[in-house]
Amino acid sequence: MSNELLSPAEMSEADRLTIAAGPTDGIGLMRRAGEAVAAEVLKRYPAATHVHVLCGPGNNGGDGYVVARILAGSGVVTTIWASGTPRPESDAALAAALCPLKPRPLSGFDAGAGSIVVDALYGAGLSKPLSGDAAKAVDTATALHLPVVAVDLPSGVSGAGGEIMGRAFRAEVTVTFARKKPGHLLLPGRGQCGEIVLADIGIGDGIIAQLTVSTFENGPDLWLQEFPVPAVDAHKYKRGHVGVFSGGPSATGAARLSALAAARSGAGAVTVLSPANAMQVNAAHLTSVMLRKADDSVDIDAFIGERRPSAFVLGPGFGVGERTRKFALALLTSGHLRDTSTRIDGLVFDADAITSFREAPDVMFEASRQPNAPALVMTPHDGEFARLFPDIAGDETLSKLAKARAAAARANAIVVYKGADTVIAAPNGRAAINANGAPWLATAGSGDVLSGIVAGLLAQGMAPFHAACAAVWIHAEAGRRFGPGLIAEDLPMAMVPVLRELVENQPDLR
Ligand SMILES: NC(=O)C1=CN([C@@H]2O[C@H](COP(=O)(O)OP(=O)(O)OC[C@H]3O[C@@H](n4cnc5c(N)ncnc54)[C@H](O)[C@@H]3O)[C@@H](O)[C@H]2O)[C@@H](O)CC1
Ligand SMILES: [K+]
Repeated sequence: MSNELLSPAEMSEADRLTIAAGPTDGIGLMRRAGEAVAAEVLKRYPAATHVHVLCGPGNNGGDGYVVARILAGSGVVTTIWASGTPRPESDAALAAALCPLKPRPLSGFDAGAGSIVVDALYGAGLSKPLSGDAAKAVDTATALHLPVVAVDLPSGVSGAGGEIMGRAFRAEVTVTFARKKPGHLLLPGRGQCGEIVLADIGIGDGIIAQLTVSTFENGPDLWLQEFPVPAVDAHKYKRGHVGVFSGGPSATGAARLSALAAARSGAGAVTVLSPANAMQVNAAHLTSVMLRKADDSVDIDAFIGERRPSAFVLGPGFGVGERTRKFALALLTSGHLRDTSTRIDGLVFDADAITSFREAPDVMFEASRQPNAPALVMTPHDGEFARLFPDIAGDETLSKLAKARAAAARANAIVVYKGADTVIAAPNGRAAINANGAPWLATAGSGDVLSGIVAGLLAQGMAPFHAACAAVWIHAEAGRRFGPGLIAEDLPMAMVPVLRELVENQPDLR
């Protein structure tokens, strides 16, 4: 698997383990890193008149000295602008000693039109905001519109969390090594990276396997093995039954969008559970999706007892308040209604089901901790996240990844922290960052569709973390491929070619 994302600490551990295993040494890794960057520069900018390599004092700068040596040796006019000198006897000092070019001080950095910048100031070791000459170099490169090729990360971007520390280069290309880092995918860092090139520098999969990585780039590699494909003898209830709660007469559309998405994602049966006064509105708009009255917890219990649903969606268009809390708690404590041969695979709480607990989130978290509670997936956007987890949301020391993880642990739920860089986190610390989205998905009802897909996959028996990851990826992929003009109603149909490819690519079916 190559979808692991390495924190700076994990990356330096990977370096250490590789060097310890031999025969590659530190300068060997650095040489391969520099060679990969130089190759990208030569390939992408064959007409560059002058390459300016900015070298920092650490190993990122060391990579830069290798790049400069190769470019100069290839006949490219190359200037090194250095910030500090490498620590004596370090790999970077060796790389600098092997480079025939005499560095100039970074404080004097200037460049003419047609020049390229290789940013090798700071990478994994960035420890404080960019200031002084480094910040000035960012401003110069920006003012002159110089194309920037970043080594490992654009200097100023935190590899761990994607934050911009002070200032950061905006690269056209970022060449990173062995595996991507969370900062390549989380915003705003992702926006500074340009195209990301992953270079093999000789750190083997066996080394990565020793790290017990818990952060991944979301994609089929993570969950395709588990993606549900109906068995030859499938009948509709074997493919799972999803219940989606509808709001009142003037707020029924969100539930129907969610229900349709659950059906499209493969659930064998879907029922919209409607207040009595919205039955007619819902009935007028439903065909294959079933409809049943659910005004109170007695109705919910009866539905569970009779129809054995395997997943529910609560929240879209449902309304905020006491009734929502009651329904949510009835679902979380519904385990006692089921015999052991069937069970509710999962609940999806979205929108109003999240907001309704803003005054007393612990009540929900307590209920989700009970031994019989169904698995819970929550899908908050920024505003909803801040209502349920105000202290975590307000903690400026935490990245979005760290916030999602902290929330998942507290709520004992899979937290899908939505946005252009959606993070999916599980209570056990596993997390995935989604990167295949597109701005077309920012449209009313898009979230309702997502919650339906999660429920549809839960109902078919996917493990909750993987169901959430798969749903986020499929939803994003459908939206990205559809492109301009997308409205939420389009998404269920836009999922179809994406689903077809997933099923056709399933390892067992090839
Ligand atoms: N053997 C290895 O460890 C390898 C490392 N590689 C490169 O090494 C990089 C990591 O190297 P390092 O751990 O030395 O870290 P960096 O080179 O990213 O930076 C560390 C140095 O910069 C200083 N520093 C950090 N932030 C600063 C700021 N804002 N202002 C001023 N000074 C600052 C630190 O005090 C330290 O001296 C990777 O990003 C990658 O490019 C590659 O060569 C592959 C092999
Ligand atoms: K850099």
